[in-house]
Amino acid sequence: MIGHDPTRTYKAVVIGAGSGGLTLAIGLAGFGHDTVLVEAGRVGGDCTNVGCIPSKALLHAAVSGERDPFGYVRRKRDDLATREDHEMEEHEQIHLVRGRARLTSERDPHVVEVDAPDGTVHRVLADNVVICAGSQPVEFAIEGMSDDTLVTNETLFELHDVPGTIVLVGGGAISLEMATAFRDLGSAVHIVELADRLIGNDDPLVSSTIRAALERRGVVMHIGTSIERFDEPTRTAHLANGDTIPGVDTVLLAVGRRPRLDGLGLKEAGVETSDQGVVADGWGRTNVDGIFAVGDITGNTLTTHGANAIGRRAVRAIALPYLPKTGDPRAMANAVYSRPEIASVGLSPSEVEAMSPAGRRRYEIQMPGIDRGYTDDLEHGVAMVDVERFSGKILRAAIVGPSAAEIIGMFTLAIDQGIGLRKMFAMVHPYPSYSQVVGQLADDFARDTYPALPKEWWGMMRGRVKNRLARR
Ligand SMILES: Cc1cc2nc3c(=O)[nH]c(=O)nc-3n(C[C@H](O)[C@H](O)[C@H](O)COP(=O)(O)OP(=O)(O)OC[C@H]3O[C@@H](n4cnc5c(N)ncnc54)[C@H](O)[C@@H]3O)c2cc1C
Ligand SMILES: NC(=O)c1ccc[n+]([C@@H]2O[C@H](COP(=O)([O-])OP(=O)(O)OC[C@H]3O[C@@H](n4cnc5c(N)ncnc54)[C@H](O)[C@@H]3O)[C@@H](O)[C@H]2O)c1
Repeated sequence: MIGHDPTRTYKAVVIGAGSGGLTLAIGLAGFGHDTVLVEAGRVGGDCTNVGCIPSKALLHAAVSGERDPFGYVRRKRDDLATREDHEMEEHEQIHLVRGRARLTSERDPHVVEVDAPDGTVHRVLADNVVICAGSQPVEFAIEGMSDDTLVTNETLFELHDVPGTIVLVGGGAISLEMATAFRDLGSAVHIVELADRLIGNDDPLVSSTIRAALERRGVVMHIGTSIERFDEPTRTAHLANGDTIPGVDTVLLAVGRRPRLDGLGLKEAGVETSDQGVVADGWGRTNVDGIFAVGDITGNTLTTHGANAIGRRAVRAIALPYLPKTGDPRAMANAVYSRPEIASVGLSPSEVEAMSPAGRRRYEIQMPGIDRGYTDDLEHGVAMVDVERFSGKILRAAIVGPSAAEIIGMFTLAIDQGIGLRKMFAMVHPYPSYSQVVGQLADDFARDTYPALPKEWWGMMRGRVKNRLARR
C-alpha cells in the first residue's frame, strides 16, 4: 500500500526497492511483518530499469529481427517496472514511501527520515533498517566529448538509433554483453580495456577465449589502453596508445561501479564503510545492531542473484533472530550473457592459484572438440575445472560457450552438496548436448587420477591437508 503511519514502529524499513530491497520487503511480508519500503527512483532498481532487464532485452532484440530494438527494450523494461510498482502499491503488508531516505542517530527504535518529492519530510520508525541503495557507474569526463556522445548504463537504453560505430570503454561484464548486442545489431564495435586482458578477475583462459570469439565476430580490441580525448568535428576517439577510432557515434563508459553512499546518513548512524561500500557480513549485518545492508551497496555482491541470496539470509536474521547465524552463503555462480556466454562458480582464480599444486588439479576441455561443438561449427569455447586431487572436490569451474550460464548450475549444486568429479563421473548426459563437457571433464579426472594413485598418494594427502588447513 502507499504511505505509512508515522506513529507506528515497523519491523523494518528497507531503503531502496531494487533487487535487494524487494527481496527484503517481500520476504519479511512472507513472515507476516509489516515493512516500510522507501524508493527514491523507480521500483525495480537498476536491474529492472537500467541493468539486467534492458541489457538482456537488447541482446534478444538484436537477434530476433526487431525493427525498433530500443523500443522493444523500453517496452519490456516499462511493462516489468509497472508490474513491480503496482505489486508494491497493492501489497497489504508493504508500505511504499516515495522519496530519498537517510538514517539518523536515533535508535531504539531506529528513525529514518525521507525527503518526499513534494518537499515534505517523513519520519519512519522501525526495529530494523535494511540499506539496499545499490551502486552507480564510475564516471569520468573525456576531453572534447559531449554528453550526447558519452553514455553509461543509465542512459544507453534511451538511444533511438543503432549507432554506426560504438566504443565500449572497459572490458568487463557490461561491455562484453553490449559488444555482443551491438555487433548483432550491425554496429562497428571497439572495446577499450585498460588492463592487459578482458574480464581480468576471471581466469586468463576465459579472457583469451572470449577475446578470440568476439574478435572472430568482428569486435575490435584495444587492450592495455584507455580513451584520452575526442575530436568532435571528425568524431574521432584518441586512445592513450596512439590508436584512433574515427566516425564514433556513441561511447559507453562501463569501467565498474561505486556504492551509492552519499546522503544516506551513514556517519550520523555510526555505520562503518570502506572503499567497497557499507561493511556487512554474510547475513547483511553491519556494525550497528539492527542495521543491515544488502546488495551492491556493500560491494560483497554485484549481481541480482547475489542481492537476492544475501537478502534472504537477512530476512531470516530479522524474522528469526534467535536462530544461530552459522554457515556461509551458498556458492554463487556468475554469468555474462555475451555470445558465447561466460559462467563461473567457486573460489576465485587467485585463491586456487594460492593453493598447494600437489593437492589440486586442473582439467580443461575445448568445447569445439565435443560432438555438439562439431555439429554447430563452434569455433571458440572452453570448460575448465579446478579440483582437489583424488577426491575431485570442486574448487572452481568456469565455462565459455553456449549455455554456459545453464551448465554452471551443475557445478554450483556440486559445490553446495560436496559432490566431486569422482561422483559426477557416473552421471549420464544427453547426447549430443553441451552439458557433455561435464562428463568429459569427469572422464579426464578419472583417467588422470586412478592409475597415478599408488605413486602419488602421500604427496597428494599432504597437499590436501595443507590446503584444508590454509582455508580454515
Ligand atoms: C548494465 C547492467 C547489466 C546487469 N546485468 C545483470 C545480470 O544479467 N544479472 C545480474 O545478476 N546482475 C546484473 N547486473 C547487476 C544488478 O543490476 C545489480 O547487482 C542489482 O540491481 C543490485 O541490486 P541492489 O538492490 O543492490 O541495487 P539496485 O537494484 O540498484 O536498487 C537500489 C535502489 O535504491 C534506490 N535508492 C538509492 N538511494 C536511495 C535512498 N537514499 N532512498 C531511497 N531509495 C534509494 C535506487 O533508486 C534504486 O532503485 C547488471 C548491472 C548493470 C549495470
Ligand atoms: N550478467 C551479469 O551478471 C552482469 C552483467 C553486466 C554487469 N554486471 C555487474 O555490473 C558490474 C559492473 O560492470 P562493468 O562492466 O562496468 O564493470 P567490471 O568491473 O566488470 O569491468 C570494468 C572494466 O573496466 C576496466 N577499466 C577500468 N578503468 C578503465 C579505463 N579508464 N579505461 C578502460 N578500461 C578501464 C577494468 O579494468 C575492468 O576490466 C559488474 O561487476 C557486474 O557484477 C553483471
